[in-house]
Amino acid sequence: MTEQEAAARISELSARIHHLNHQYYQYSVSEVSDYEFDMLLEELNKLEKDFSHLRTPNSPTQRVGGSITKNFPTVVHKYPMLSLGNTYSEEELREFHNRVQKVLEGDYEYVCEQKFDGVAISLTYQNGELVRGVTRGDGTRGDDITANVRTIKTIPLKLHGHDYPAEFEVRGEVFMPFSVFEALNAEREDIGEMLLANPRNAASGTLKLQDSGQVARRKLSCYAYGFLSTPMAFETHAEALAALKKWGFNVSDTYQKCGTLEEVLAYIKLWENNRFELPIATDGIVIKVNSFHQQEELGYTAKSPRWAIAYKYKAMSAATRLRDIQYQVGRTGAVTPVALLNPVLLAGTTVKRASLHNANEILRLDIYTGDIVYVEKGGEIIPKITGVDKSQRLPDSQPIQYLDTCPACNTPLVRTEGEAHHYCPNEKGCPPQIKGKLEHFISRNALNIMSLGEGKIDLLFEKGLVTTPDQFYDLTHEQLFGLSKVYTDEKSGKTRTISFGQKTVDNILAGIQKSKEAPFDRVLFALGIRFVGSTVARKLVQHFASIEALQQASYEQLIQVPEIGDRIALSILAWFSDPANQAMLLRLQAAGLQFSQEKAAATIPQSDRLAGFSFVISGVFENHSREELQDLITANGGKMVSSISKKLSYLVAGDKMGPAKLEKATELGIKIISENDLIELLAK
Ligand SMILES: NC(=O)c1ccc[n+]([C@@H]2O[C@H](COP(=O)([O-])OP(=O)(O)OC[C@H]3O[C@@H](n4cnc5c(N)ncnc54)[C@H](O)[C@@H]3O)[C@@H](O)[C@H]2O)c1
Ligand SMILES: [Zn+2]
Repeated sequence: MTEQEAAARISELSARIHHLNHQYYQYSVSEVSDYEFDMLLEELNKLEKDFSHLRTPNSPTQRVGGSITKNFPTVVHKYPMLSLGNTYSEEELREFHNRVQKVLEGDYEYVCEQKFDGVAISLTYQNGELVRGVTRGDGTRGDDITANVRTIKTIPLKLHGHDYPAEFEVRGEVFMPFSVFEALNAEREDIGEMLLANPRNAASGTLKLQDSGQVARRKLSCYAYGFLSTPMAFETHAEALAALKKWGFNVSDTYQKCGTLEEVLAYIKLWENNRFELPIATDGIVIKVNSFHQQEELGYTAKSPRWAIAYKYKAMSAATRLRDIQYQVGRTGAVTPVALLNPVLLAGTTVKRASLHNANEILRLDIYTGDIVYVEKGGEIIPKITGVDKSQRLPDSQPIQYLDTCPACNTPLVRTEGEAHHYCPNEKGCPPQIKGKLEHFISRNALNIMSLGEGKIDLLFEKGLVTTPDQFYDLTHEQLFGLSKVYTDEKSGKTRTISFGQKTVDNILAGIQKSKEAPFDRVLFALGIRFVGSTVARKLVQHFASIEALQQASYEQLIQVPEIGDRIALSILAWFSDPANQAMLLRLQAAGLQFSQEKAAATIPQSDRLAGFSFVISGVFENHSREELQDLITANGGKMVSSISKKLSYLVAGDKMGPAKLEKATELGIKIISENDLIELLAK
């Protein structure tokens, strides 16, 4: 490469990386995968090494990528918050090890930790109390987000014990646990808002909110992984971690001391799959020299410590052909495109579908019919399309034309300005919307009638028994007994027969009966008023103690409720002014549902059906978070245990379960059940 070519490429790469950094840190948007980003940075690094006089102090290789905002006070860091050198290869890890060896004389050891995929935070403590929480910003200066940080329950405001230095700083990662992320997205989907791309973006977006009340509701968490004080209060990083834990910080106990590179490699291998069992997204391992004295000896580059490195796991990605796009209509009429793919093996599972979110996403990816696309599986359950191989585009292919009529009822779709989704406006006549509303009504956070789940609604709808939720309460034993249908699971393609025998019918009717005890806020959420998710429903119930009060509320009264804006208020008014909805309300009231706040009931069904049984939960589940399953088990008398032994009663297995666990359970003859089997157990 000539010098001129190098200069051109360097300026091209710098501009691209600056842009990607800006999108990533300022707007929490990833335009390319982390791997792609890291490869661009690596290419720039190599070029700057070969042509060192072309390197400028402003190059993205020389600076931490983030920046400060105007929305919060700026704070200068006492100790700069640096980035970490990273690698995807064992060979480069060996090079790091050799460099360390060369500098340090005598023995040393490493501490290996998870590389949590969240947002870096600096926490300052004085006399045992949190005084400041600051973002990394540009590494030298960050945003003072103390008010938001104070809402995070796993960050201690006051320390335990007394043996802490008068002033010190803690470094940690703020993150959104998968369970919270999934619940948040489910709610956003419910109210027709754009889904958040991943827990990291969700966490960084949340920390930048101006309203710390809203931050508190997002249930962020934090792992502490670093300690700084002058003079240094400990000899080693591991000692500091142990002290942090003792003082009340949340320290993940996944870290491990490693004496040799081989032990480090074993740790990396161990966590390559096990990391999917953690409640938080991780994207690699951080390897740190344990002794603080030796860390000082090794020192820092402009951008990162020389005593640490991140080994990053490559996100699992595969290329396959896009066969078609299927459009699904949700209960609110929102249309979601799903990519149908030629089956491809990815991280141990066959992938046939991937999410595409909405028309904007299709435009952004610039997908044509029949393209070869890249699918990636991150921490999330549904794989996503991350890019297109344009070099393999078929000569006669066309850009994807977004649908203009509803795939279910043919009504022309509408798209309100500023909204990402297209909608089918035929609310009362579009089958997936009708079924979706029924499914929403019985769903977990609504009336939680689990005995009606899984295809049973389809059957009731097709037989003409139920089209609006109030009709559930008219169902009789005679109507239900003996109904049957062969049902094909869309995702797996498997068929099974649903038939309503004695037991099923009893369960269904008992579940419906029980739903009359559900508290008012759940009933309100169950009604499926657009933009009224469970949080909004709770807010409304706090203000309007009965359905009558809510129904009579004017626009002005509605928008006085915190967080109820124009959009929600108008949607509530529209819902109540519809005569069909009014009639349905009357019938639901006659059926005996709770329409005022007084009568509260337990949110999780409780029984002793699982008493005497022990459970291990492993993997990722489609319908419940792991926490939900745990709560269900313990609320019904079951016992959670942490490891598989001969005495274990059930292993509840989800997607992505570690192969070692599966093998052990099979070997010991443990009963392996799915989340649905567990629900069935509860229904027995
Ligand atoms: N996709 C994109 O468009 C895009 C754009 C910019 C950056 N990125 C990603 O962000 C990375 C650069 O970000 P960076 O400079 O923050 O580096 P980094 O995120 O790779 O590493 C540094 C960070 O790791 C975090 N961390 C997590 N666990 C830790 C632990 N146990 N110990 C110490 N630190 C821990 C800290 O927050 C620290 O700030 C890139 O490598 C890329 O993967 C992606
Ligand atoms: Zn329709």
